[in-house]
Amino acid sequence: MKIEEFTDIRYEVEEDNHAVITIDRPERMNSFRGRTVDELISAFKYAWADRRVAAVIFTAAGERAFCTGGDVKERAETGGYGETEWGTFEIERLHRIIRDIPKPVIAAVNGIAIGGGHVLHVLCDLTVAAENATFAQAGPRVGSFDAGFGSAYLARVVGEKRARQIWFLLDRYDAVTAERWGLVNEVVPQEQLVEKAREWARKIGSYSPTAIKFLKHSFNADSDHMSGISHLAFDGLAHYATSEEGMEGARAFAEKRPPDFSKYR
Ligand SMILES: CC(C)(COP(=O)(O)OP(=O)(O)OC[C@H]1O[C@@H](n2cnc3c(N)ncnc32)[C@H](O)[C@@H]1OP(=O)(O)O)[C@@H](O)C(=O)NCCC(=O)NCCSC(=O)CCC(=O)c1ccccc1C(=O)O
Repeated sequence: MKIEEFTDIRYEVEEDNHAVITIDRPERMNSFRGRTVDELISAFKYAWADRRVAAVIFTAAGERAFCTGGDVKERAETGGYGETEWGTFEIERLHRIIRDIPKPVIAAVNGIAIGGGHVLHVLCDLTVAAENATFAQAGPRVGSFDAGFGSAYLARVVGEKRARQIWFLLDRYDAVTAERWGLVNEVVPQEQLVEKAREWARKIGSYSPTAIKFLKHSFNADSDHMSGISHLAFDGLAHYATSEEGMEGARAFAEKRPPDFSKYR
């Protein structure tokens, strides 16, 4: 997809040094639909191929949300995430490209990161968070789960007990707690967020790109077996998300009522 055709995201190259990818759907709290995911994949490919780009900053529009995961309203209405370029919902490919691109990806978390949006920042190499940023998973409330990188890799990042706490209690954690848990690298005032990410990108840009590439892939190698788990998990999720139980979660969200999962116990 061409950059000029992007409607859900923005893509810019700054200072001949880094790309900035911005999710731009503030009216849906920067949740993603199929098209958003297609555009994000294209943007990461542009950044991958562009020799000027040493690092990628991944952020979102506004101060309310970084990304609230899948567009639950769209899912409640249609059972899916809308039209896509190839007819397939490519979220797993997006996860892969964030890991595979041989340049560090810096998440600049400007508000809430929840559900599939939380998974996106977890997958990034570094995270800088604004003071107002919050972090949470939501799947078991809205009829979803990420049994791939979103749980297994999260446990690598914060430890088993914390990862289970995040997924089983579905509470929201503030940026200071996230930093204490090792979920984010640094917390800064909102107005300094992107500048801090730029500062890191400039630093990375002054180092050997080949050394950085080998280091990134070396960090990945130890957890790459989770890709296989991810495949299985997304196979399962495709069935679960459209099941009666899964749809109860999405419909309850859209109807602004608590979900009733009691008959599935
Ligand atoms: C983010 C909230 C905690 C914010 O709460 P609050 O501040 O009280 O504001 P609200 O009034 O709730 O929200 C304001 C406004 O935004 C709309 N909105 C918020 N989030 C979404 C969303 N994700 N999708 C669509 N719309 C959203 C909200 O409805 C309001 O609109 P109004 O018109 O003004 O009423 C809270 O909003 C919240 O909890 N949001 C939902 C978070 C969530 O559950 N996300 C989805 C998690 S599941 C996921 O992301 C995985 C998807 C996936 O990867 C997948 C892959 C492959 C197959 C299937 C799936 C799958 O379906 O799971």
